[in-house]
Amino acid sequence: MATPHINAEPGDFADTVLMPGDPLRARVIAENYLEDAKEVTNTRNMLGFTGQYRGQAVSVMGSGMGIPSMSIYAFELFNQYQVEKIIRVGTCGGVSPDVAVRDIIIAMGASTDSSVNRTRFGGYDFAAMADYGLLEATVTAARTAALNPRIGNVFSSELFYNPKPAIFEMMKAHGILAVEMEAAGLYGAAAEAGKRAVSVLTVSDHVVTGASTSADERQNSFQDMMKVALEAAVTAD
Ligand SMILES: O=P(O)(O)O[C@H]1O[C@H](CO)[C@@H](O)[C@H]1O
Ligand SMILES: O=c1cc[nH]c(=O)[nH]1
Repeated sequence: MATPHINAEPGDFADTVLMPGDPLRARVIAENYLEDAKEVTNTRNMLGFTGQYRGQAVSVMGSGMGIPSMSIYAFELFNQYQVEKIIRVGTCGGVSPDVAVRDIIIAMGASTDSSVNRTRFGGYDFAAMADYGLLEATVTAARTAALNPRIGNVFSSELFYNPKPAIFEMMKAHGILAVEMEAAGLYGAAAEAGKRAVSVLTVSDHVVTGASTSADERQNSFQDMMKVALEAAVTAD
């Protein structure tokens, strides 16, 4: 039962799918964190895998970059493969002065300049928010690992290269923690399907201060994020 964008068989995906933007990162996660991981989809090289984490089935699949790409995969996973929960695991650019590179951010809400949720929601403003149970599970997992997650509102931008940097000052003034490109679309897709989602992000750079991380630092903080997401995947109800 392939969909237009996923060539997995029914039952190939676990109840919970972790989604990084990069499909090669999905393979790294499967190879390093999952036991008995098997590739279940590779249409357009958007790789997906299912394996075991602490004795429970967990899947990981790339989402691609941006809300349109995430929206396609989240729709098909939720509606055609009966996936119940998606945990986005990605990078973001810090916006708030209270956020530093390597911090872990858990996106309770996601503002956006995209119109997709208005399209879904009859033209009205939709409050794109994480599922509370998944939010709680990720926060608990992060605190148990002695991490200090920042929890709040992020901005899911349509543009990575924004020609109007003043937008970051506006975000800062409204308490936005960081900018990324998928969470608001994922939350809208989950709400539409009656399913659940959360986003766990690592700050890879700071768009206001210009701070950035080395490849090694990114790798270490990425590992913290992965442990948080995997623990949440097997502990959330
Ligand atoms: O690291 P990922 O998950 O790809 O997330 C961030 O990185 C990409 C931009 O470089 C966008 O997808 C953005 O949301
Ligand atoms: O979307 C993103 C991701 C990381 N850093 C940014 O500035 N934007």
